[in-house]
Amino acid sequence: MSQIKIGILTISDRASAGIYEDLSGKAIIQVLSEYLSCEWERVYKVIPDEQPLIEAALEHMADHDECCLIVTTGGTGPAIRDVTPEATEAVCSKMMPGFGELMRQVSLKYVPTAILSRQTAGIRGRSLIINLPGKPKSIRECLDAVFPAVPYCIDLLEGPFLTCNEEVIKPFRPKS
Ligand SMILES: Nc1ncnc2c1ncn2[C@@H]1O[C@H](COP(=O)(O)OP(=O)(O)OP(=O)(O)O)[C@@H](O)[C@H]1O
Ligand SMILES: Nc1nc2c(c(=O)[nH]1)N[C@H]1C(S)=C(S)[C@@H](COP(=O)(O)O)O[C@H]1N2
Repeated sequence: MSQIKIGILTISDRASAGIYEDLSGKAIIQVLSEYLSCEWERVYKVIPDEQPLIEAALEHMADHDECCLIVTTGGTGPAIRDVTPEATEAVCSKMMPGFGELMRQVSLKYVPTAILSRQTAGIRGRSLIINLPGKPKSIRECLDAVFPAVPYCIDLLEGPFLTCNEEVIKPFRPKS
């Protein structure tokens, strides 16, 4: 059986410069470890908010590492250097706007500034790429909302069969 690989890409000028610890990337790893009951391998990278670097990292995780899922954090807002959604769109063949719509809607329960995130999702080859905001606390808030649809999305991409700890998160796979 092939290895299940998941990419975790932190996009932050200050975390990549070592000014602060990357708590958001660590939160993604923690939350996914709680959700998934199958063995998986992480491919983890921290880079600054530079569109060519983000595109190259996403391409490498999708095409070379063959990650079935890539979760990014940071760079989704309106600030001049926030370009994660642009980089995501540039490397994807299909966009999955429902992910961003749902995450923004759910995030409004926590912060009125949820509407400032342009977070999106898309497909590159057999990889699903999902953007999360930069704040460490936003990671679980967003993943709890969209993750139930992720295993079936990966099934549709003919990727590995993800199994979950159902007392933590319940994946939904419509019956054929
Ligand atoms: N990877 C991270 N680890 C820890 N804290 C983070 C991380 N990313 C963001 N934060 C925190 O969330 C706040 C808002 O995040 P935002 O992505 O807007 O940062 P930013 O102002 O673009 O700066 P940077 O790109 O240097 O992280 C930051 O000021 C920081 O306190
Ligand atoms: N769930 C959740 N969504 C959130 C937030 C949050 O704290 N929790 N912060 C918001 C804020 S303040 C901003 S500016 C945008 C963009 O954040 P980013 O540039 O770090 O990606 O995400 C928004 N979405």
